[in-house]
Amino acid sequence: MIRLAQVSKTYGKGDNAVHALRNVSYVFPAGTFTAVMGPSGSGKSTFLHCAAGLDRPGSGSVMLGEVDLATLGERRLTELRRQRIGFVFQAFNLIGSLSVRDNILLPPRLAGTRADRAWFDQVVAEVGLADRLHHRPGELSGGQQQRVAIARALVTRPDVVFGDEPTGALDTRTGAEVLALLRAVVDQHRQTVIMVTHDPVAAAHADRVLFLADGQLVGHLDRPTPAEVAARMTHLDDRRAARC
Ligand SMILES: Nc1ncnc2c1ncn2[C@@H]1O[C@H](COP(=O)(O)OP(=O)(O)OP(=O)(O)O)[C@@H](O)[C@H]1O
Repeated sequence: MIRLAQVSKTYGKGDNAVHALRNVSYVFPAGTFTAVMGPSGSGKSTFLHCAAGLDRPGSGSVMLGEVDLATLGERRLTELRRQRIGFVFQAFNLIGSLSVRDNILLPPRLAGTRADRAWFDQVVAEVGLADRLHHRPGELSGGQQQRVAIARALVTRPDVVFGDEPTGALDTRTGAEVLALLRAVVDQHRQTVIMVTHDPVAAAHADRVLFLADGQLVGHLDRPTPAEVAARMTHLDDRRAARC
C-alpha cells in the first residue's frame, strides 16, 4: 500500500513559484491498478515521482507500507526503490549492450541480491520472451522491448510498479497487449500498478482513474469506459480554457 498525505511540491520561488502539487492525499490499496490523468502541466509526473520516491515532496508524507520515505537518506531510498518498486517508462530505458536476460536481471544485480530462478522463469514466460533471452533490445520490436521492461520491473517482486506513459511509444495494438499484460499482473499476482497516461483507452484498463488538475486531485472514475474517461478529460480541459 502507498499512502500520500498532504503532499505538496513547489518548483521555483517567489513570482516564479509553480505549485505542482497542492495538499494531495491518497491511498493506493495493494493489488489494484490505478491510472492517473489530467491536462498537461496538472502535476501527473510530479505526483508519480513523489509517490515512487524519485523526488521528494516539499511537505507532506509518502508511506510505502510502514516506511515513511521522508525519513530515508539517499542511499536507503535508492535501495528501497531497487528492491520494492518497479518502473516502466515510455522510452523503455533498456541497456542496448546487454542481452534481454541481463536487462531483466539488472535490478537484483544492482541491489546485490540474487533473483529467484523460478520467479524469473515465470515472469519471462508470462511476458512471452522465453525465446528472446539472448537477443539485444535493438533486435526486438517496441512491444517486445516494453515487455522486457515489464519483466525487469517485476523480477524483484516489488510492492508496486509505476508506469510513466508505458504505452506512449507503442502503436494501438501493441499498446493494448502491454496493457493486458499489466492488467494480468494485477489480477494474477495481486501486484499494485500505478500508471500515468494521456490515453483514455489505456486508462480504461485500470480499476480506478484519478484526475489531477492544477496540482490537486479533482475526482476519480471506477472501471470507466474510454468514452467516460475522454468526457471527463474534455471537461477538465474546458474548465482550464475557461479560466485562461
Ligand atoms: N523541474 C521543474 N522546475 C520547474 N517547474 C517544473 C519542474 N517540473 C515540473 N514543473 C512544473 O510543474 C507543473 C507540473 O508539471 P508535471 O510535469 O508534473 O505535469 P504533467 O501533468 O506531468 O504534465 P505533462 O502531461 O505535460 O507531462 C508544470 O507547470 C511544470 O511546468
